[in-house]
Amino acid sequence: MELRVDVQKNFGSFSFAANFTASGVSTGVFGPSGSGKSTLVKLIAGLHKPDSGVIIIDGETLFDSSRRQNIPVEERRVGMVFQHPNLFPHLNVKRNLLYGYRRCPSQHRRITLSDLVDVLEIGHLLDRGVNNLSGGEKQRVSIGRTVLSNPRLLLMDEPLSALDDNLKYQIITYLKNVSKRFGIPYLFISHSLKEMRLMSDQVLVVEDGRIADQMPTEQLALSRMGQSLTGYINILKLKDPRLRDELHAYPWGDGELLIVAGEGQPGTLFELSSRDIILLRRFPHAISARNLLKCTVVDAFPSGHRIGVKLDCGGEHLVAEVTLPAARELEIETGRELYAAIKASAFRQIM
Ligand SMILES: Nc1ncnc2c1ncn2[C@@H]1O[C@H](COP(=O)(O)OP(=O)(O)OP(=O)(O)O)[C@@H](O)[C@H]1O
Repeated sequence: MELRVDVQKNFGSFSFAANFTASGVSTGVFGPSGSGKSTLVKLIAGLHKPDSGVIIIDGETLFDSSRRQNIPVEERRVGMVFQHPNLFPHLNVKRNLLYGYRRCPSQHRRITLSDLVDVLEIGHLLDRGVNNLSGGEKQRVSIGRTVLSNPRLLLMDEPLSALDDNLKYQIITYLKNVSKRFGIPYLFISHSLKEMRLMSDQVLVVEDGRIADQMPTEQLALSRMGQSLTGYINILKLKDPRLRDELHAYPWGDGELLIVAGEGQPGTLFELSSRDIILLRRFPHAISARNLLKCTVVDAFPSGHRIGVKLDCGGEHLVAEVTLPAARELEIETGRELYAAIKASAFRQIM
């Protein structure tokens, strides 16, 4: 997918301008509250009309002020998923789902109800009224209704914000599965960097009604490490743990990680803050941290008043962060061999 946007829009005291080209499957739209993220999405969907500019998806013009071209919302084939499911209360689940399908012109109908029901695991809900569904079920049905309208692009405006952490990560899995299975690219809006990293490869950074930056999501996370209250979050995919000394031992790199949390489901994701990694020059005589990993510095970079340290630990990578005096004492430089000490309780299970 290639999305070309060059638009301007004024709302009295707030003016918005965006000029970018996004390609690929997953693009994040990241920025603080009020910066203009939803405005961007509404302009692309056709819910707001730009004062001037162009919006082109895969060579097809949706809006061009110079040619007075403005394709109506329902013909843009751009689907939206919002924070709240907004299901039709008088229709059951199946009828809610088919609402989008019936509105899609027959030549574009390639995703069927049964395909969709499998991916979202909502087959058992089809005859239910929507008022007695759980929050997560409602959001799955809402995603399904949008996907059945067979969009060429999905715009997701904070679809996870109203969900608690557990549900959030379940819905992330469904959103990604739907995009992958049906080949639908998406723009994912959030002000959460963690959600951004789980959902997008590249990101548009929105600030004060402007696209301030466009970069890989990973680069954004590294650049924000110093200002973030939680540091840089290392995301680790671990599986096949063994029980050892009442801890879970997960194979990792050329060794293993000992972790307190985790039920041992396959494909489990864990997070570890860069601030929970202690770096040492020498192997300590005794230490309470259960993980003591030999590693090599592959990069060091400034972030705020701190130094980020990228480490290679037996073929796997971690990012730690230290203060400037600590970096000097440790003589941090590329190629330096160090030990990383991590408590077994420092890992937090994401899903
Ligand atoms: N129809 C409108 N009329 C007037 N002002 C508007 C309109 N729509 C948006 N705005 C203003 O545009 C600015 C950006 O709003 P927008 O909803 O795009 O921000 P956002 O980044 O999505 O914020 P949040 O993360 O809180 O949802 C706000 O100051 C808002 O009040």
